[in-house]
Amino acid sequence: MNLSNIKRFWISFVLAIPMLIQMSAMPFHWMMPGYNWIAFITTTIIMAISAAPYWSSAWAAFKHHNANMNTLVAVGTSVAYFYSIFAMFTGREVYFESAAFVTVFVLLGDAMEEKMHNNASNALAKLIDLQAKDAEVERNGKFVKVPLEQVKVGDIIRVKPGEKVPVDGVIVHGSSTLDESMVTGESMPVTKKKGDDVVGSTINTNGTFTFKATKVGSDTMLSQIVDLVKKAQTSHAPIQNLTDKISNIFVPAVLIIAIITFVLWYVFLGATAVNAMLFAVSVVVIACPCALGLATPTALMVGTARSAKMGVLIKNGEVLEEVSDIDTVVFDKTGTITVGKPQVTDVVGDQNKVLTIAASLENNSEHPLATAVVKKANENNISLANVKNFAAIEGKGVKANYGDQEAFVGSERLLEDISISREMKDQAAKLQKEAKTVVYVGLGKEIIGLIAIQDVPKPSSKAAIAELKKRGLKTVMLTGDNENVAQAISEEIGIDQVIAGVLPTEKAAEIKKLQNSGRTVAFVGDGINDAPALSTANVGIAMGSGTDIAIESGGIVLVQNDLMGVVRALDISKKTFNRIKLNLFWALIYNTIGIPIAAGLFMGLGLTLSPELAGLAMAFSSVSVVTSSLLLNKTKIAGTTA
Ligand SMILES: Nc1ncnc2c1ncn2[C@@H]1O[C@H](COP(=O)(O)OP(=O)(O)OP(=O)(O)O)[C@@H](O)[C@H]1O
Ligand SMILES: [Cu+]
Repeated sequence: MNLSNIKRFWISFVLAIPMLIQMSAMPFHWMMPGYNWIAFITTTIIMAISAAPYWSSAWAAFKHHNANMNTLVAVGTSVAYFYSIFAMFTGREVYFESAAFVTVFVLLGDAMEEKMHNNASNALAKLIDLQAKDAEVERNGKFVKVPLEQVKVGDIIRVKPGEKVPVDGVIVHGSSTLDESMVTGESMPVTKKKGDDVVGSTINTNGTFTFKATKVGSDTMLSQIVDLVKKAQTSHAPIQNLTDKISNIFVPAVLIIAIITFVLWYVFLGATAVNAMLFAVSVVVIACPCALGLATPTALMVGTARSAKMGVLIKNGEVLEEVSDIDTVVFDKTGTITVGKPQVTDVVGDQNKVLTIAASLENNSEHPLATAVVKKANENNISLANVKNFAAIEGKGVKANYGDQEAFVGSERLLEDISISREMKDQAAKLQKEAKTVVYVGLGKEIIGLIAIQDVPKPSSKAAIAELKKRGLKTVMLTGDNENVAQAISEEIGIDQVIAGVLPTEKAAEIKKLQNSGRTVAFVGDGINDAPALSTANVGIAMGSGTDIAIESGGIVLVQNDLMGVVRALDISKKTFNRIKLNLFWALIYNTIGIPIAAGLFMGLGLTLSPELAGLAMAFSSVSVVTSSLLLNKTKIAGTTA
């Protein structure tokens, strides 16, 4: 029968009510007329509707010479049920309620998990509901309202105050303040102007602007977030293997203990066969480790959803475990610690000549430093020349033929056989100590000048580093830039160690070195050219840039381009993992304490467990596990208000 666990639970619960009444009336020596028949019929229906799935799962496992937790449910309920039928027709006392209540209680745990699952999916569905239903799109020079599905990439869309941004895009006209909290978790509204990214489903507060759609449908950031969370929630955490292992040993062990219990009581301790059987059934029921199966998935479900709300996307359960062992956090410099929008601050030498040559070359490069140089030249109204044979030397600089001479712009490492004057060197060092990146500009065999370029740290970088250090983590900056500059920036924000002058291709190797020296490393990068380092690190944390969060490498993706996200990511991951461990404790503690009691070991003290009480205790362990997972929503996480 294809009923949900929740329905099964309610049906069984209602059917079990007469037995509940009879049990409560026991002390008053009242007997419900026709009780045996009522109990027989209701329990039979409960067995057919609710216990049968456990029986068939146990049978399937048995055929493969396996035993799972359903084996325990099946053995416990079927023994009580079939014995009661035999007892009924031979005029003995029946124990239908044991079979019925154990089933109801096992189902309670399963129904709770199902409910939680539904809530989690509903929460995700609600996220999608946040989307606007239509958009004001420019068609033939006029703005017209069209349904969301008809919006295409490249459309120009107008957004008025109070409206939702329909899809992802870039502002082409106007500016406004947007509430992005639903996507990034950031409660402060953000001001956006021409050229800035806007995210679908965020709310425009005051201004009117038009933007060009860059992502629609399932490509939008929101859709990607929902996808990632869905995947994470159903992912496997390695700690689950432990759960499976425990079940594999536990179940057969329990069955053996149950048999020993029966034999001891019946043969050696003089109990009646019925009482010995009830002890054995209680053992089987209390030992049922169904809460164990709930420990990991429920915590994962709550933890990943909660973190998504704070703009931290955890890709799978595996990451959570790795995070707990992290002792070192390595950061990329440009765009991660710094804003990533460098500005030219000083030009040494003949300003016009230096900028003309440098910008003419850099005009062919995509490097952030190149962008800064070209921008400066444009501001100074310098016209650029065409260059020939342009070549970018990764991590070093650029070269090209300028007129009939070879020209270059780049770091000291690019210069090779060209000597730098003492004066030039001193000037470069002085600028570098001011946290400015210095590039040399050369023509032929001569260096004609220097350009100093500054990229300032993000406002939150310093505070984030302090938070990480407070957690006992070592912080490291990894950069292709010069040692002096790297030192200056790291001092400014309090980073412990600097690894400078590293070529882009060597970054992963540097991570490996740290790991070989015994460190467990998280690497934080922008996810675009840091892929090898992200995947080499024990935990890769990729910073989302703009609306792109579909970053393959890296177990964690931060929606916001802000280092505080790293602190949040580490905190929520650790809390979720610790919750899983706590859950495992809750799941096992009842069984462990309960087995000897159920076996009648404390009979002398008047402490025994009937099968239905054993069922209740077992259900309680499921309930505490689910509750404990739900409480993850309430724990405090640094840097969040929730
Ligand atoms: N297009 C370029 N123009 C001028 N200099 C360049 C260029 N590309 C690289 N360089 C020089 O090579 C150095 C290393 O560049 P790389 O791209 O590896 O790192 P970065 O951008 O400085 O910093 P990070 O490693 O933190 O991202 C730069 O600091 C610069 O001196
Ligand atoms: Cu159970």
